[in-house]
Amino acid sequence: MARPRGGAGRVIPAIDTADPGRAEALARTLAPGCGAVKLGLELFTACGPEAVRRVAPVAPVFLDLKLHDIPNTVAGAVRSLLPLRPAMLTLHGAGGAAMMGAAREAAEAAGEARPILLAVTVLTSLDAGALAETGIAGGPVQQVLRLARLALGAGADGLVCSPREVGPIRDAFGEAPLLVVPGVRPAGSAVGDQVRTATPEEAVAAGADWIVVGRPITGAADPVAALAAIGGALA
Ligand SMILES: O=C(O)c1cc(=O)[nH]c(=O)n1[C@@H]1O[C@H](COP(=O)(O)O)[C@@H](O)[C@H]1O
Repeated sequence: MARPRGGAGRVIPAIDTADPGRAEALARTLAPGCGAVKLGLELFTACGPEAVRRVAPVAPVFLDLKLHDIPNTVAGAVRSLLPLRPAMLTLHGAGGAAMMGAAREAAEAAGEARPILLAVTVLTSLDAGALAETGIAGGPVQQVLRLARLALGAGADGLVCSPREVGPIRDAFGEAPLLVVPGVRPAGSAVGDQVRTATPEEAVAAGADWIVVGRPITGAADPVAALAAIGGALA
């Protein structure tokens, strides 16, 4: 999947539903106005690969399963996912270099169709206090930069981070890493369980390649209009 040059191509709607019919319908209506659609744990745990097969002909699929296990198991999961031809896959950077390296090696089997591998750094729902409760002191930026270095060195193509870390990552690693950024909220929309947030414009100005936006689009009375309003304001 090519790096977007601007506008609506930067937006990836997160289709979080357990209903494959709704997922397919949302993908059909949103696909003309976005870069890809994200399918995640809610849909996959409810319906498995079949749900991905329904959506894949409609739009490039960012399959966000946040793989996190021993290297052998993650490599096997990546191999199992390759026939679904996802455009992007996520794994947790906290799984370590060997795990991410094994994922990359397994993904190479897809050749030219290899999915973009993204390492999730620090979940956007965590603030410094919640992160410290997991044993990680020093705050999100420091931990995101630590995991970014590990992930990029282990073969990840890019990172998932909050808008707040995009600038520090660009300063440290330059333009090469693909940055996919959730925790994005248009001004005035409900934050929900997201903590480290910014607006779409702020995320892109800081250097995000793609922004992931779920409920502000899928929960809107008119999801197509909500997507268009977000994409239309982006550089
Ligand atoms: O990997 C992700 O996409 C992800 C990482 C992260 O740190 N935070 C995060 O919110 N996400 C995903 O991004 C989407 C955000 O959805 P909304 O909060 O509804 O915009 C959800 O599908 C999350 O699973």
